[in-house]
Amino acid sequence: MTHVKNICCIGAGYVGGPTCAVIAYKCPDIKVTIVDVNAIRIAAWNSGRLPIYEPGLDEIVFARRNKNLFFSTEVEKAVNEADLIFVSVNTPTKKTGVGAGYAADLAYVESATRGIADVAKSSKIVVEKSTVPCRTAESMRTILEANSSDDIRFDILSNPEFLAEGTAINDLLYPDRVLIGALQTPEGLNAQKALVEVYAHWVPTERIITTNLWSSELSKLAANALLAQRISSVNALSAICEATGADIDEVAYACGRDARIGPKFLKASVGFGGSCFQKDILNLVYLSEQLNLPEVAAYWKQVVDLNEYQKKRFVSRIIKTLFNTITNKRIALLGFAFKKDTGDTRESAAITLCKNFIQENAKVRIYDPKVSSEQIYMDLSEPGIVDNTEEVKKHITITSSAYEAADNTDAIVIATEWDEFKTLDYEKIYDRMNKPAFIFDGRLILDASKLQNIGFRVHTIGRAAI
Ligand SMILES: NC(=O)c1ccc[n+]([C@@H]2O[C@H](COP(=O)([O-])OP(=O)(O)OC[C@H]3O[C@@H](n4cnc5c(N)ncnc54)[C@H](O)[C@@H]3O)[C@@H](O)[C@H]2O)c1
Ligand SMILES: O=c1ccn([C@@H]2O[C@H](COP(=O)(O)OP(=O)(O)O[C@H]3O[C@H](CO)[C@@H](O)[C@H](O)[C@H]3O)[C@@H](O)[C@H]2O)c(=O)[nH]1
Repeated sequence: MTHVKNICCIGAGYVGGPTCAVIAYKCPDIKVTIVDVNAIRIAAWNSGRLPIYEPGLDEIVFARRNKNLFFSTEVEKAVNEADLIFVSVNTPTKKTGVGAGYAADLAYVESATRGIADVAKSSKIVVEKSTVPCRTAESMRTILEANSSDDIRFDILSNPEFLAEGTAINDLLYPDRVLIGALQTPEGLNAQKALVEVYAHWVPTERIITTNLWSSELSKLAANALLAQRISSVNALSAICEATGADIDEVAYACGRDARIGPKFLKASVGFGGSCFQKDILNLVYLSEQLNLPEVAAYWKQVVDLNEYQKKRFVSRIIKTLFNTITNKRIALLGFAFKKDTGDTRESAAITLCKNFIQENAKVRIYDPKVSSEQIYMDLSEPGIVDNTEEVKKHITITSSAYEAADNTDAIVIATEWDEFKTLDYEKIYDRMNKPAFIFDGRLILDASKLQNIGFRVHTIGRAAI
């Protein structure tokens, strides 16, 4: 069996960076090199200010960097030196061509795979870390095998990543499970053992699941679909709560106490965001359609449709409550990231809310503790609507505190569940707002009756207005 001594990770993003930094941290006997074609990103990984924010990441990277953890743009060199290569490149939804809007764009995976085939001078274990449609490993294998010879062989493994942003380091240090899929051949099983040995440095072996390649690939899409489905289910119930006087937190708690349902991931919200849920479900929808399973495709598509409905419903409630117009009204948008403890805004519900407010000619004041102004301007620019930063700036103001954002506004909208929003001095905020002062809690994090006593009119998702 191969004992892995040298790992290369292609793709220094949200997954490749933290995952392989933790491997280096837990396996001081293994050299880990993370490579990327994006030189700016690599420079940031080599600097004092890492390109992504994750609690605990700095400590891990700074502890191992330039010891057994390296960040580089020299892809060929790192590939050649490695005996195991993670492919952790982006797999976004296709924007054009066949499957546009649904299928995963596998161009980056293919280009990384061809890159390995072109330069490898010795046998490699190639590990699919990116989230991909079921049976992608077969295409990778075909490309690699077409380039293998008597002295060079490639074994492919699937090792999907389950970390969630904001808790990535904790998820990597103490994973619920690590999943490794392999072809059920003697060589495939040997490669699988070699990767099990790497994780076994810190993950208890009963938490390392080994399966066939296709189960492993599908399990990643399935896990995300099931998680997102829970949120859409609870969000669908939140609409019933608002219309009946039931309280979604109470309903979720009562349901979650059933051990078969469980309490986690039942928090109603303005809608799920993040780079994965929508993309991976649409990928599953496309796969189902390709397999001629239209009913299955429609079932999963509904999870995404409900999410869009939830965002629209929240915007409508805000406009209706603000006397059917928000033209020229000042709205404080607290939070722009797709969840707390990350600076990532990909598919954030806040973007949809803000674009809707802009279209209604409101003046939006945005505060987020971790998202940069440049990122916000970029996310809100939309060809044909608000084309560029200068145009966006006419509609929004980015502030450096929640207090500043709320100054002279008609309404506060909570879009991200940052802890600091729970403990703001709301009396002070109330005094500085136009009256009547409204709060729309899209994350169910505020004490509504306390705010009502101050004088606020409070609207919470999944609750009738008070
Ligand atoms: N973000 C998450 O929380 C998360 C969690 C689990 C799984 N995933 C999956 O992991 C994969 C990576 O996601 P991410 O969020 O890290 O993406 P990302 O966009 O942050 O990073 C991908 C990196 O790959 C680089 N890259 C692309 N092609 C390359 C090539 N041929 N050679 C070298 N570098 C190349 C890009 O420059 C980019 O820096 C995706 O398939 C995603 O679905 C993401
Ligand atoms: O009860 C909940 C839980 C989450 N969310 C929202 O759902 C989105 C996604 O949250 P989360 O799953 O915590 O973050 P991600 O980083 O997107 O992680 C998901 O997507 C990753 C990428 O595939 C997977 O690896 C993870 O296991 C999976 O949780 C966010 O907008 C959350 O605010 C809710 O609205 N209610």
